Amino acid sequence: MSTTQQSVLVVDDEPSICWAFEKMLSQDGHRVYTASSAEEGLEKAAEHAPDLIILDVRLPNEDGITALPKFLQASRNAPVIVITAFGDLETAVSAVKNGATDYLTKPFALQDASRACRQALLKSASRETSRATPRATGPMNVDPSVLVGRSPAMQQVFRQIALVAESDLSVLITGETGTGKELVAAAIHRHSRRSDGPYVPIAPVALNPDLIESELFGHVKGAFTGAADDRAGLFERAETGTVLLDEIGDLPLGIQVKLLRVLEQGQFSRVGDVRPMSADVRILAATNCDLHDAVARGDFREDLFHRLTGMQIHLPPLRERPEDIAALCLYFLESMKYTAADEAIDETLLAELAERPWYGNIRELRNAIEHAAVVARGRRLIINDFPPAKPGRDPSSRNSFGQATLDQMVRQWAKTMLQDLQPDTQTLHADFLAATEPPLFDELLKHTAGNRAKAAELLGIHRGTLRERLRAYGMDEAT
Ligand SMILES: Nc1ncnc2c1ncn2[C@@H]1O[C@H](COP(=O)(O)OP(=O)(O)OP(=O)(O)O)[C@@H](O)[C@H]1O
Repeated sequence: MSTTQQSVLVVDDEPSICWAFEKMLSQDGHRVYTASSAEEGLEKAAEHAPDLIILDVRLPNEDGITALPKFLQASRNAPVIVITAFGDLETAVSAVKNGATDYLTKPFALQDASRACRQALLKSASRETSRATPRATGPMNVDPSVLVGRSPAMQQVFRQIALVAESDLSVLITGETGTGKELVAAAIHRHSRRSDGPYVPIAPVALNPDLIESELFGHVKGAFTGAADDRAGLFERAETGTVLLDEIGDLPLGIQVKLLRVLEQGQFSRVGDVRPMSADVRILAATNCDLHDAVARGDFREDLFHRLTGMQIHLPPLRERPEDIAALCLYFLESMKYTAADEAIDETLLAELAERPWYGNIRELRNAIEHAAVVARGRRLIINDFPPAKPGRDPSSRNSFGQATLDQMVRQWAKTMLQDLQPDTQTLHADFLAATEPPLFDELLKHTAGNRAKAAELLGIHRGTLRERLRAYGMDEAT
């Protein structure tokens, strides 16, 4: 409950949205005005000088994003929460660049809307009258198709990118391999005021471990054998721009200290030199491992961890956002100029794709689509056009080999066999055993150093049975 009464203007042509905000906000003791178009809203904003404006993007005449600067002017820079039915990265970024304080995607939970309003009203109460006017609207040079995603999780990612881009905050981007961490980092840079400066992605693991410090921070002549001249490091080359430190969890402890200094004091020294140099760089970091664990093990400095996490953007694995698969497939097919890309994937195939664990995430999906498109040669795609699911480990499972992967492989095998089935086939089970037992036996015999009795025991079958099976597969001499 708020203690002071403030006024809120809701501009939305959907009466139900106006009604919901009116009910929620008046319960908190606020005065609420509503308008169903930007024009009507602007009149009310000028008349009532609201403390907060809630503005829909899609409005009958002028849209909310275009009208946003006028709302700011009319209300003397009241905070504006933009709401939209479908948000892509471009909309979120335009909203924030045009001065929006926050961004909500419909349908939203009432508690999220309430939280956003409370925060914005607090901001409004403490706002200085001379608050800076937002930057002028300009055409955004964004390729909106680069980061594809319709799921609520991706909408949240777009919102976070938009909110954080213009600041100089460090951002830690987390997620499994192939979830798009590098793309997110590039998007943050592209939408930041450093976008004219360099964007330097660095994977410290890929650098020579003996030279990593000098690669990052440069060196002076004679600093070590082979240092024939002064040399600038990657941080200097990224001056006025952004550095992405990929796989930050692998950064050696000694380098972590230097990085902390960059973050805390904006300074570093070249190897072999004590003179401090100033670093005007924004630091983004990405990792696919749990940095909390690394901190607990003593492999990662806790102070650095906190410094890096000005904001954390988490990209959930693709298997947790199957709603994104359709849009991603279409995007990849279109980018290959596939014939009738929008009709190439039907609901059945989508359901089959959604069943896969996608341990390689979007990178695996992209490769799989490429493969399927080559096999299908312009016709509609079917599941058999796709390569088998990439084996991997579900990090949430305790098994080292995800059951889901095995399950997928068996299904894939069965589907392939059923496709070429002869009417009189009666050997499917035997065929399945013949496909799976040899590698199983082979691994077990390696494990028991060729001891069949031990292998039979582990399998829980009789020694004679194992001997017979091995003979049937022509594996008896080998062992
Ligand atoms: N949301 C997305 N929309 C379109 N393409 C995407 C998206 N996310 C990822 N990709 C594509 O998937 C591939 C992997 O993305 P990226 O390299 O950003 O992943 P990552 O999380 O940094 O992986 P790693 O941890 O292995 O470095 C790239 O080809 C990228 O273009």
